[in-house]
Amino acid sequence: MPVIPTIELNNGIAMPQVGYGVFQIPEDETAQAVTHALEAGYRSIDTAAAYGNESGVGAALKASGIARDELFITTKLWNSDQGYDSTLRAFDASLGRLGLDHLDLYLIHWPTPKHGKYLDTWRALQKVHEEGRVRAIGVSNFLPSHLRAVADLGGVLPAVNQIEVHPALQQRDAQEANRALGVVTEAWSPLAQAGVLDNPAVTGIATAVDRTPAQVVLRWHVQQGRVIIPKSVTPSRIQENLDLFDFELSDDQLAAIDALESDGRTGPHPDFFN
Ligand SMILES: NC(=O)C1=CN([C@@H]2O[C@H](COP(=O)(O)OP(=O)(O)OC[C@H]3O[C@@H](n4cnc5c(N)ncnc54)[C@H](OP(=O)(O)O)[C@@H]3O)[C@@H](O)[C@H]2O)C=CC1
Ligand SMILES: O=C(O)C(=O)[C@@H](O)[C@H](O)C(=O)CO
Repeated sequence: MPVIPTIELNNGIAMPQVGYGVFQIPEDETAQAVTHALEAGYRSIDTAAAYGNESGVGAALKASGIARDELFITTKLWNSDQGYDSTLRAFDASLGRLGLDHLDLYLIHWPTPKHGKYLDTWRALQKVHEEGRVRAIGVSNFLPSHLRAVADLGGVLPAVNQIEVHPALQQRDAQEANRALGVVTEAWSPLAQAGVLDNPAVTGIATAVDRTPAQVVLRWHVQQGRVIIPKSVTPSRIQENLDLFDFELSDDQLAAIDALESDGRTGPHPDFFN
């Protein structure tokens, strides 16, 4: 089984650098998909209340018999639950669906700045963290301005900002803002939902290093220090996406992938998504 490196968060907690994402996996297929991932060696799972499949994740965790302290479980607070009291209720509901007594990471899914609730929401995350019910708290889709507003509140800083990053959308300013505040960048849709895998620059490097295009893109993330959470329901790909630690890309190969930046956002823009 591959040994997955960890990244140290700003509170000293170790987070696996590669996790398994479950967006768009139907609830009744999630337990089986997560079971495949756990058998392949993944120990970090990324879900969200909005994905509607936390119960499936919980069922797979329970059936696996893997010790709780070997797992790293992330879920996210959905936009309509933002606000102090509603966040506390949503946190309890997610824990219940997952069948866990604590989380490893809890994220605010989107800033939804138009609603003006993300600072109150962050205070609620600080409370559940203080209570020891979650080992680390963070945000997702926060632009530098949102992140700085949270930092200005004082108290515990976000440990992670989970944002869209792949070769076609690298968000270098957001990554730099994260770095400046000691916040780890976690890349969502790290494969651009498979949209960059037939790019000739990627396929050319894949041929040169005798790996698949997906492995090349995931290795580019890993060498640049990001946490990644690729999703697949295909057992061979689930395995392939973890086999990233016995080869290396050269500086020129990394630069060739950097050059694919094309403002190619696949998801909503954080300033406008509510
Ligand atoms: N915080 C946020 O707002 C967001 C968070 N996320 C998180 O990020 C995770 C990953 O992002 P996601 O949008 O799912 O996209 P990914 O970039 O992980 O791509 C998933 C797609 O790529 C295909 N794929 C996976 N591995 C391979 C491979 N080795 N070769 C060829 N094709 C492959 C999958 O197909 P198949 O499954 O058929 O094998 C699927 O169609 C999500 O599951 C979720 O946890 C995602 C979006 C937003
Ligand atoms: O997958 C997620 O985590 C998301 O937040 C997005 O998929 C988001 O809900 C979206 O793309 C809505 O169109």
